[in-house]
Amino acid sequence: MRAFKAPTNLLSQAFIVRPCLLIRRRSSSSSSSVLKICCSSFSGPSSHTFMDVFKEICKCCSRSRASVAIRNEQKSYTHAQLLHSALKISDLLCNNGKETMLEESIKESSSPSVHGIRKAGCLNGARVGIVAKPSAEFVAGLLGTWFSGGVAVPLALSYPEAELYHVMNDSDVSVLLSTEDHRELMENVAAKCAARFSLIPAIPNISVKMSEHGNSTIWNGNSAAHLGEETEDYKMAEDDDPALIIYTSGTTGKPKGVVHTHKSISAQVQMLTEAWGYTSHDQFLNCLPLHHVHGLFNALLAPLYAGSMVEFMPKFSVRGVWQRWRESYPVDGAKVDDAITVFTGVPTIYSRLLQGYEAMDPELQAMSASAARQLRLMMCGSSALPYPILKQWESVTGHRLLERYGMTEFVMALSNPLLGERKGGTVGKPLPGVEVKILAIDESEKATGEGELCVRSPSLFKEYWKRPEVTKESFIDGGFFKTGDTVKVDEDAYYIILGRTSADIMKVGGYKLSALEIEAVLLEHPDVLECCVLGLPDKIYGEAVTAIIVPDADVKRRRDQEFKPAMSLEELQEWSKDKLAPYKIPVRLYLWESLPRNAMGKVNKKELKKLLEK
Ligand SMILES: Nc1ncnc2c1ncn2[C@@H]1O[C@H](COP(=O)(O)OP(=O)(O)OP(=O)(O)O)[C@@H](O)[C@H]1O
Repeated sequence: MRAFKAPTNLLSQAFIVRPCLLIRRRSSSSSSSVLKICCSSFSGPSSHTFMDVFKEICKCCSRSRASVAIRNEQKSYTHAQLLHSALKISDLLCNNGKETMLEESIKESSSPSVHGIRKAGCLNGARVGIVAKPSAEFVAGLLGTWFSGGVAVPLALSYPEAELYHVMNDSDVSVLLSTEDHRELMENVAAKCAARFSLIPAIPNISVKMSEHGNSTIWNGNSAAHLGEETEDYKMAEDDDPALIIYTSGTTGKPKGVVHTHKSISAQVQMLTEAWGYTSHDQFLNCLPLHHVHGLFNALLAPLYAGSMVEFMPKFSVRGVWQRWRESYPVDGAKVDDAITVFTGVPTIYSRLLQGYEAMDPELQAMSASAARQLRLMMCGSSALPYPILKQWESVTGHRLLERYGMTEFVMALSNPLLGERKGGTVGKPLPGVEVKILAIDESEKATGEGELCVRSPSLFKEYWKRPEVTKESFIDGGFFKTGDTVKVDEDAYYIILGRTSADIMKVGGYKLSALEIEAVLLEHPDVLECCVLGLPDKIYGEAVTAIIVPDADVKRRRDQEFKPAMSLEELQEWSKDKLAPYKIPVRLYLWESLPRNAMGKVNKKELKKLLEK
């Protein structure tokens, strides 16, 4: 079945069309008509939280056996399978880990509804920690938490112990959901935090069901549809209720819990779907962690909302990504059924993919580039995309990366356009529904120029968990959130991120300099692989422009043989002379083997400064 082409200005429209359903959107329009394409059970608009929409997708798509929502490790999971597991998890959460009549009810789809057994919304806002690698189990854990009226706290497997306990204790997690592979460790963690441990049951995948049962028993249309209808028994949380706590990266201080509501999640997934044209034809390759907004919203929740398929690659692999694209678009130009169409990553991912590309032989390079060209969309964000990477990526794959700007507190706010000019070095303009202001140093507000970016958006978070004072200080009049990022606006009204005011803006002899601007220039040096610029205390100038450089491996090897450093400060300064104003040229240089990056590829400059100031 072909999808309808969605109107481009959907926020002002009442409807979105998917292959098997058409949902009336939250809109100021008073018209209440709802068109139905093939879903006869969807009876009209109510409040459309992410969960409302997901339930509708399940109800409709469960009738079509081909509705794969998640793929992972060569296994496929339908919407109905996810929903079934989510209800099962909700059952466990609401009944202290004991299974109840859910299975019975599913087997006998004509049996009376299990209404009441799961004590709808039983968790009443309790926090549920979810520790699972990106997988169908993670998704089911999240949905199951929401079906139970809980607040999901995605936790990273990579957290150092201290950070894991900080997040668990700070958010008062009372139940910890995890999978069999982490059971032993997480049972211990839960015990130490006085939380209950609950196991996310393994989710049967399509291939298992098909081979075991042929025409499948549990997943036949009737029981799947029954499942969908059964979700009606769950009184979902109200729009304004907390749904999710995401902890910030901690670039500017100790990680804070950012509370998102069902309403803010819903607003965000609608916004992204519309801005970037996500549809049910899209298949995402997601290799990002799910405890940060990029991987969770841009590459999972919004695609699920749009009816797209999400394939996880839990451990990012350069070779694996190129290979997956080549499999999607074999060299004869054909596109396979499960071809990846959308990819989103952080700048480090693209720079590593380029390194991998350079190491391929010419034949493999040609196949890889040709495959990558055929994806519909490639996006980048979470930190500044160096211009040389943008240019190189474009020359290899033909894709000008769509760069956008976001933050845990409002998810995404500024974006280059899907159609229209994507300007390198900028993050585009406000997404539909987002309003921005610039706060000058004297706290005066302006619409343009340079200063601190403030954002008001339907996707704004509700509060910092248990930090009312910090929450209050983070807003200015009119409900605009102070991002802490310094920005400027160019002649075409595109926004340029100059960086975190507290970490990237240096004050050198009376000048205010952006570390990101200097990094962008240094990265053009042919011998520089990676770099980080920061201001270290200086008695005369206030701060000294300091560059930490990771030299290109070949250059380093060659210079090592000559018993010379890969680069000297004098060489760097000489090269920079006609590219940077004199006061922007680094006066200190460190050569490192690599830069310490977190799960999102970010460098914590505050930590680095502390280290170098010692
Ligand atoms: N395209 C981009 N270009 C430049 N910077 C970006 C871009 N996208 C995001 N950022 C940076 O990432 C920040 C948001 O990331 P996140 O919410 O994880 O916070 P953090 O700064 O890493 O951590 P914390 O809030 O704990 O200090 C933004 O405020 C901005 O500084």
